[in-house]
Amino acid sequence: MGEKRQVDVVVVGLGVGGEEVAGRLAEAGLAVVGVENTLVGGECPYWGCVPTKMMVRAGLALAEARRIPGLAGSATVTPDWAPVAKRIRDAATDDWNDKVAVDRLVSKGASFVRGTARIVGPGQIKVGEDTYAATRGLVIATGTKAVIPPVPGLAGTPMWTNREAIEADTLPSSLLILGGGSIGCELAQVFARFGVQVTIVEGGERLMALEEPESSQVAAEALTADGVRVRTGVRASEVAYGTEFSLKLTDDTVLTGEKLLVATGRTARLGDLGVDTVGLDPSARWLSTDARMRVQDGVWAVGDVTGNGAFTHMSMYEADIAVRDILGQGGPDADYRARPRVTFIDPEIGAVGMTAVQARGAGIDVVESHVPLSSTSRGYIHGPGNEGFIKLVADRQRGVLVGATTAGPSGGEMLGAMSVAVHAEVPVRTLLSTIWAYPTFHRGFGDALKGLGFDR
Ligand SMILES: Cc1cc2nc3c(=O)[nH]c(=O)nc-3n(C[C@H](O)[C@H](O)[C@H](O)COP(=O)(O)OP(=O)(O)OC[C@H]3O[C@@H](n4cnc5c(N)ncnc54)[C@H](O)[C@@H]3O)c2cc1C
Ligand SMILES: NC(=O)c1ccc[n+]([C@@H]2O[C@H](COP(=O)([O-])OP(=O)(O)OC[C@H]3O[C@@H](n4cnc5c(N)ncnc54)[C@H](O)[C@@H]3O)[C@@H](O)[C@H]2O)c1
Repeated sequence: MGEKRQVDVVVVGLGVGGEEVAGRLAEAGLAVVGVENTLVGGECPYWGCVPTKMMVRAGLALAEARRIPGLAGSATVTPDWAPVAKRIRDAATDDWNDKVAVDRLVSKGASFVRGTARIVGPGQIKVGEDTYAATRGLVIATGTKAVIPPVPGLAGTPMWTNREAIEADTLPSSLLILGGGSIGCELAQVFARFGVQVTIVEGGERLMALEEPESSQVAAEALTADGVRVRTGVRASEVAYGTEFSLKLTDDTVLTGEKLLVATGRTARLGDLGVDTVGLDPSARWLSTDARMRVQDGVWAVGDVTGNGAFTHMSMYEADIAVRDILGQGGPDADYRARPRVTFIDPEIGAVGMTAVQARGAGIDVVESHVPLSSTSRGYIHGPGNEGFIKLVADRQRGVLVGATTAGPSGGEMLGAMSVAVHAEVPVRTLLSTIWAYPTFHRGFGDALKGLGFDR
């Protein structure tokens, strides 16, 4: 016979979003139960952002060392995966142990339950035999899992998703990657830099298909320069696995590789959560919410599960809105106009707001400008590794930026100023009169802004 407990709020899923909600509501004095079936912190610290960015950092160090000839002398570069794997195991994930995170949450006053939560009716959540009645509400923060495409022969093979790729202590000699989005591109470049023969198979016509075409081009060139074979516009039609993977493509070519990484997108973890007991569709790809993160009365959702952009910063952003709503604190509604994202390849590709095509699709009278980084002072000074560009998308009528892409050695860092410009709708005239320090990469904004052709 299980325990029955009445609390104010139950938070299901304690990734970055759920942990933030549970911790803040507990600190505010509410009785909160947080339920997590894997690791508190979720995908980002254990199988996502943090370990992948450690990998990227290591790959970048190799690439920079390889740029020494012609710039600063000579260098012999011998890649070794062991320190990367060790750093991920010891420093990033504590050997995939969440004790520190659990203690952090409990120290804020939340109750922590390890297990799989199932909704069994309005405000009623079961974990094992125990039942929790959430009088103020339920917060769903169950994140996403990798989509495995229905390619004949794929199911049941020892394919990698991001999790196995990140846990790898040793690298394969060859790797096939299905999907040329953020995960595919970042991991392809890292592994190639460590000597793995990598091939990406992207079903769409270009890598990073949701971003500007120039981003796709820069990504394809950078990956190719690192030795990655990039195949676009083809899909896997059949998979076979014996001692290695064999991938038959829709153009009848066959690729082989020691490992196969599936990186074809993510879908919300909703299937067996019991959302049907509160009238929601368990087969939906995402849980949609209003601008206060409410799914329905007494149910909020935050983070990847909402489909508003599967990024840690979006999860934290939505968590903040849900917390304020639950506590009756008011504050701004969710606003996705200036959603930033950065793909951490070299060059880093940052983007905020709309692409030019999206802006036109939204009926905006678009004016755009594009500046190659190599034509800017800092790009020229930087020399090898200066690939990249700045692209601005403006609304001619309103005189404000609605989108920007910043690709280059610090593409993600450069994005900051453009995020402010798009979010705060800073007039292009004001941006044109801004002083940009010389010779920074971001000084290229001055050139790109002039290219929009607005009067001062
Ligand atoms: C390889 C990779 C690299 C990434 N890199 C970046 C990056 O550089 N920058 C960035 O911003 N984002 C990045 N992301 C995305 C980022 O990891 C996610 O946006 C973030 O983890 C979302 O947090 P979340 O709390 O919404 O979901 P999650 O982190 O997925 O957490 C949800 C939690 O809910 C738990 N759960 C699910 N169902 C139940 C249940 N029924 N009962 C109990 N617990 C349950 C899960 O176990 C999980 O721990 C990356 C993702 C991947 C895969
Ligand atoms: N730097 C970052 O912030 C970062 C890094 C990694 C992941 N992420 C997050 O994780 C999410 C998931 O990443 P992802 O790379 O898996 O997804 P994605 O949506 O970014 O890219 C998936 C790609 O796979 C392709 N595809 C789909 N089915 C295919 C098939 N059968 N064969 C070949 N190609 C196919 C799609 O056309 C698409 O280009 C991202 O959207 C992002 O939100 C963020």
